[in-house]
Amino acid sequence: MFKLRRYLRGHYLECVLAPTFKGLEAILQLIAPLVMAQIIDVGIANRDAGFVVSHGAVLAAIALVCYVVAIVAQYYSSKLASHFGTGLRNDLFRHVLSLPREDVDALGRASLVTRITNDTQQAQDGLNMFFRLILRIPFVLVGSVVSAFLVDGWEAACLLASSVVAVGLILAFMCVTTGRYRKIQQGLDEVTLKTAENLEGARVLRAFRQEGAEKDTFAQVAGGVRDMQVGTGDISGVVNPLTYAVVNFGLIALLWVGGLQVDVGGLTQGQLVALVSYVSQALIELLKLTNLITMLAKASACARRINDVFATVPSQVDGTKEAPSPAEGTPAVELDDVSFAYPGASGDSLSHVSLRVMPGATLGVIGGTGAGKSTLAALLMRFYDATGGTVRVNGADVRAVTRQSLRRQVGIVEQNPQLFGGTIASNLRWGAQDAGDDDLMSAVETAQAADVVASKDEGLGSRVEQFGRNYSGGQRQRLAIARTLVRRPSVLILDDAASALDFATDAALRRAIRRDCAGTCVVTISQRVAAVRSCDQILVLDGGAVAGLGTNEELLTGCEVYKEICESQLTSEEAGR
Ligand SMILES: Nc1ncnc2c1ncn2[C@@H]1O[C@H](COP(=O)(O)OP(=O)(O)OP(=O)(O)O)[C@@H](O)[C@H]1O
Repeated sequence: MFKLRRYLRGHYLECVLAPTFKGLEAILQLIAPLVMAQIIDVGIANRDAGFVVSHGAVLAAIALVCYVVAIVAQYYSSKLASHFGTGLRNDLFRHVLSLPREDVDALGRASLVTRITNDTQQAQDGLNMFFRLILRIPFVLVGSVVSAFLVDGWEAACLLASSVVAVGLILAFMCVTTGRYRKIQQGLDEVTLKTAENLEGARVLRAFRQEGAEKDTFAQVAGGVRDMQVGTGDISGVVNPLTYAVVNFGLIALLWVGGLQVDVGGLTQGQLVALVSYVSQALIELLKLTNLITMLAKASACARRINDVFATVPSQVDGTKEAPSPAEGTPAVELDDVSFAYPGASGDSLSHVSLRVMPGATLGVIGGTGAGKSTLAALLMRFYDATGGTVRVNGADVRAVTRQSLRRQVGIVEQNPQLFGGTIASNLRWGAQDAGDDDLMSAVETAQAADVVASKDEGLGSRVEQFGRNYSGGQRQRLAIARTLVRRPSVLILDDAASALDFATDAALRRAIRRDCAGTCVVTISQRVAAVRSCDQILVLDGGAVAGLGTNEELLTGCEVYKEICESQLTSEEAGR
């Protein structure tokens, strides 16, 4: 938690004011029993109504001031905690976005969601409680003992002994529970993962009638978290009664010794009432200490998980240069003996791939499932770094240029593109914020999405629900293609981007892209021969290796894998065309 202190910067005044006001409240609470003792020993003993009323008024005033002071303290600590939480959450989110895919994969997507949402909230709540109670608890505890010593030494010893035992118990409780809270948060990661998986795949679940099995798996995961929480709750449940018991034993001893003292005249009745009041205050503070320790144990477990994310140094170092624009004579895309293995994978997903595609030329990439087609696209976008060889875009090594400028040059549309909550226009402007409606419509027409926009009442201003769920798969794909076209990238990668389109629309899309994106290097990744056979070059991948590279005609005569793919999809007449 201490490592996160940077998020208190700019709010040091609140760091001082919140505990100071809480301390003030504690001092006033310590004075109250002394006033009460005076009322009993002087006012009631002497039947002095004026004394009782005037001191009663003092008690009421103390209560009122306590109330105001407590509200002020609460205000400052809440303000401080929300500032801390907001800064922490924003920074964590930004850091996660800056991590390359392999680091995100290693940390786990579901775990990152829990860390950005739940863990930051726990840290914020812990901090709020800390600033409210950090001065108050020791003030009241030490103050009660000291005040009790001022009244009577023996009685104070009873209070001190019971407080020390109770604090010892609470600290032991903290040691036991901190590790458990970390495990609970890890369990919550799994619950988040299962929830996301089931919500995203709800239709598939129903189609395969897997609801029952998934409910059981979910119940098992949630049950595991519940068991851990109940186990930890059992420990917490023991601490409060134990604290009560210890302090109440102290109270019994105090009343017993105090009663004897009153009998022999060593202590007045008012003093005994004041002492009992101090014990009660100490008890309440000890219970608050238990709660504080519980929250701090949770907060520190969460803070450690948050710090683990901050400590993840991106495995990619961003380049420093601006990605160049296309230049005549320089390949727009160049792979020089490129190989790649996913972290932890036993073999290469791509091995020794070399090719060059000039600006304005087209490349088709074809191969069976798992052949490495999407991996090639990911390397061009620098989602991952090649483990061997060099990937160049417009002549520059992708590792030497900033990722941001690279992604301005290279645009990708993936098979399952995501739309975001907003309007069609707001989604399309992800491509270029300053694009006018005419630019958007021109991209929409190239992407064969004009009918999608026209089918909605408000055209470009039509609503897009979260994840674009009010659009069909094919509509989403076309809007996503339009979004990338708005950016006007010099290299356009369509990674199975038209898989949900019917053949006629797919063909119209390819014609429109050829017509409207004349200077753009287009890389079309597809399982369909029809989608790639008119490309200037076709790369055939097989198990990550190059099985062939050439035109449709060259491959039909020289590449067995390509021939087999063609034969499985086209008639011999179609293949030769
Ligand atoms: N994130 C990942 N971690 C580990 N291995 C992966 C990962 N993504 C893909 N792979 C593996 O890399 C290989 C190539 O995958 P890739 O997605 O590039 O294939 P593809 O040709 O695009 O397949 P498809 O046509 O089915 O989409 C596969 O064997 C796959 O299992």
